[in-house]
Amino acid sequence: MANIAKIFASRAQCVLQAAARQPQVATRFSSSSTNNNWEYIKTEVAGEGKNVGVITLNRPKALNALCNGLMKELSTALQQFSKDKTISAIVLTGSEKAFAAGADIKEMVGNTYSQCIQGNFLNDWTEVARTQKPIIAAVNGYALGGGCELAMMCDIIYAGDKAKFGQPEIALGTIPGAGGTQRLTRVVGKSKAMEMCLTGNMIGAQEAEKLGLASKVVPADQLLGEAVKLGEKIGTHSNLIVQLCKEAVNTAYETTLQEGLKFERRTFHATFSTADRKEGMTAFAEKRPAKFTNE
Ligand SMILES: CCC/C=C/C(=O)SCCNC(=O)CCNC(=O)[C@H](O)C(C)(C)COP(=O)([O-])OP(=O)([O-])OC[C@H]1O[C@@H](n2cnc3c(N)ncnc32)[C@H](O)[C@@H]1OP(=O)([O-])[O-]
Repeated sequence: MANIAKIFASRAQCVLQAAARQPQVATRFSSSSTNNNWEYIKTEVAGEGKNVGVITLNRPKALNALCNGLMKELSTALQQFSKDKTISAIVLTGSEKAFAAGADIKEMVGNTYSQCIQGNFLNDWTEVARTQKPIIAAVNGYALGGGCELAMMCDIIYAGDKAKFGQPEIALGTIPGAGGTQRLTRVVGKSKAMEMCLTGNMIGAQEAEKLGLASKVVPADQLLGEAVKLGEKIGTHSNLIVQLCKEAVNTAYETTLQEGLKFERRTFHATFSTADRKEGMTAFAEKRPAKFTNE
């Protein structure tokens, strides 16, 4: 017993030493402009290593309502950051008043059933969930309807302390159409999801954190900085392995436990074919920071 306790104690010490050797994560938010020819969004690169892409929804007059033009620009920006090898993680944010107040009600008021089917309405909404790099939603203010669904398509949600999440489509005579009845239910459970979707009632940031919808609540004015810091921390690791890890966690939502465990085990095995796995473990043994090459 004493030996086992010793082994665990020494292992824990090694893990702590490894954590101490991790490169320090910058706390300062710094950004420089990238493409500014957007109508509905802004894009920047942020962080000391300029390795975090920031996309800001920028349609203040309509509380960032997600019109077709905005969703097209968002898809394009995501594809650009995805292709950019210098970017390790992406932060998606809005304004202090609204992350996004939903799909654009005025734009879709005249839609008919046949137009929705034949025009494949919402097809432009899938890019966020398809992006291979980690996406952090930094949510201040309203995240309603499609806005809440957009946040849930991201991998991690950080919430400002005044954030409000809700699925109010029911009050408009429709239902969530971009994951509100599915992703929300998987995250918060049937009873709470049912309550939110059937009443349209909003929940605040603290409750969202308690339910596991948001992983952290921070003062509104610190939200973007905290989200960028998180992106930078993720960026200290191998982008290649981060991508595999993201796929493995997402698989938990999409399959049975047995299938998920099998996928995880094989993906874990696959990391042994990478240079970064070798480097990570070698660096640990040699008591030095790892230099990942994403190979
Ligand atoms: C995608 C899958 C399915 C998803 C469906 C949905 O998301 S359905 C949607 C689910 N979401 C909802 O049902 C929420 C709808 N929004 C609200 O209930 C309120 O705006 C509020 C409570 C968020 C803020 O109240 P507040 O008194 O602080 O602000 P305010 O009300 O004065 O708004 C300022 C301006 O923004 C405008 N605008 C806002 N949202 C939208 C929108 N979605 N659309 C278009 N426009 C929108 C608003 O018209 C106004 O413009 P105006 O008239 O001055 O030219």
